[in-house]
Amino acid sequence: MKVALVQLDVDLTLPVAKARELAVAKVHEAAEDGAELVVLPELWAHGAFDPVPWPATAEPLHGETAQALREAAIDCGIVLHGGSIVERTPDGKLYNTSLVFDAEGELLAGYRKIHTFGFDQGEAAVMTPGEHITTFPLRDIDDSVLTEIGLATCYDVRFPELYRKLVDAGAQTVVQVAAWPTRRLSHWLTLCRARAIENQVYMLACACAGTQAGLEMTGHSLVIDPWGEVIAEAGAEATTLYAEIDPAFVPTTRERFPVLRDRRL
Ligand SMILES: NC(=O)CCC(=O)C(=O)O
Repeated sequence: MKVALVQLDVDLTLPVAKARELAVAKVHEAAEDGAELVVLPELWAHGAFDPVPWPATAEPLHGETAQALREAAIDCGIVLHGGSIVERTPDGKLYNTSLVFDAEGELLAGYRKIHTFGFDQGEAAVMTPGEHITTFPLRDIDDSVLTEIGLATCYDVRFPELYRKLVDAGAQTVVQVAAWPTRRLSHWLTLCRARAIENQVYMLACACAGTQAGLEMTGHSLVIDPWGEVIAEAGAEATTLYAEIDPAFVPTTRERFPVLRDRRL
């Protein structure tokens, strides 16, 4: 299965509508290049790492960004993980919410980031934490399940118990979206790899590029296999990272090296 991680350059000076247009064009490009699953990064339409524009650019769950993503998934005939949006609920709460659409435009999954970032950028002060883990089956055209996907967002990667819960719920692949600063690049690379190794999952980790509120975003989107091998890695610049993944490699790895079976706790 060919996957594409669209490492967007998140530009805070762009109006949301323009950012949407650019992101959708990149999704079309990835689909034309044969990707069946396309992933965008965290909060790409909302200034990514900078909380200042979030309240003003927040959207309802079925707002314009969600609609544009849905149409892109239909037009391209792909499964689209649209990265995350700032979701405003009817009672005024803000969530960092990921949306996944299938090729018919159905909402396959939604995930509200559970671990909002408490360190000095203020996400935790603005966003309400999600409360539910999310997994969903990614199906082939004959309706058979290709892989069970679990969702996670950025700071979540520091909390291994979330990934174990995803695995207990059946996840074989984790799609991780992020806006991660360059100054903690080594953490990003190490944590993504650790989550893949300890859970024997594919990690599809799509991060932002560019500079946000004076902070350089690290890029370095990653595709890591269930043995922990990095099979594709982007640099710091905006790009689309492609990789072929083999969903059958997850059960094979788990059978040959049965770490999950050997758990005691
Ligand atoms: N957007 C985020 O959650 C940033 C997380 C981060 O920079 C870190 O964990 O370090």
